[in-house]
Amino acid sequence: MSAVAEKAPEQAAATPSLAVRGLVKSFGGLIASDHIDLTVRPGEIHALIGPNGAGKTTLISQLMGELTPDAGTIEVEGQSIDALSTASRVERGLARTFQITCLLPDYTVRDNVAVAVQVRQGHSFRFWKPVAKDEALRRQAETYLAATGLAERADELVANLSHGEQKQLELAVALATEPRLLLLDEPMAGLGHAESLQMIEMLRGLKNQVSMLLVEHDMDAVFALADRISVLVYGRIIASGTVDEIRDDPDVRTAYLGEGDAGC
Ligand SMILES: Nc1ncnc2c1ncn2[C@@H]1O[C@H](COP(=O)(O)OP(=O)(O)OP(=O)(O)O)[C@@H](O)[C@H]1O
Repeated sequence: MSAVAEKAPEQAAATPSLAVRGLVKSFGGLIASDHIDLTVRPGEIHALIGPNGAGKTTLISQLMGELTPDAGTIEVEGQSIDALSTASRVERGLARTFQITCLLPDYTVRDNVAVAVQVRQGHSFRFWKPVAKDEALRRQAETYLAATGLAERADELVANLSHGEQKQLELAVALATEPRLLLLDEPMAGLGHAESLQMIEMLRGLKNQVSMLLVEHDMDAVFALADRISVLVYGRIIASGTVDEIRDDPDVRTAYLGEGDAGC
């Protein structure tokens, strides 16, 4: 790891939202997570950047319990979550959004959010009842739709939404679980310029309410939002620091941002 690696302990005194230590995950001979150490501090947006295939999604999947690490530990707010199922991790305050949206296309926008509200309240999906019959649920779902700019689209079928609106809805669904740590897997992917700006504003609005690990290729979004950035290359964190530190780090420029690229 380069000289801009983790800050001195006294600067990160509060219990981290997320602490990953020594995480290892291999697929056959390929090491997708190579002894990863990473912390997300309370209220911060911590961006995770790296080239295609660096292992970013693999890391998020291990954080959510969808993939089992070969070694290492994961703590959320000081408590180990290693032995917990994905559902229990959601109860602990973890939520993720996906690189490719993962919504119920034949349901309305409001119903997609209502399902997440009901799951948070302890109802299984099997017992899900139409939101139209539950006024309290309807109101709660609409709160999250308003927060993500989708209030006007509540009755629309998901299949009829634009790609950008589906990304907004995915964020609303994640927020409906009332997360304390949000894992965002490329929220800007496939968005046009105006939609990206809207998403950046939405995420900025959530800052300090929820800690975020932001996996993103769009460097404008990363530089606009991140408090700190970690750089993952071939499964290894090669640097971790502030936006300025990462921009100026020679290892990062060589490995990822590209030497001499004035845009970075
Ligand atoms: N289930 C799997 N089985 C085998 N190899 C896998 C599996 N999942 C991921 N990989 C490999 O692990 C490496 C890391 O993949 P991952 O999707 O985590 O990268 P990424 O940084 O998210 O890439 P991108 O930016 O393109 O989404 C890649 O070489 C990928 O092919």
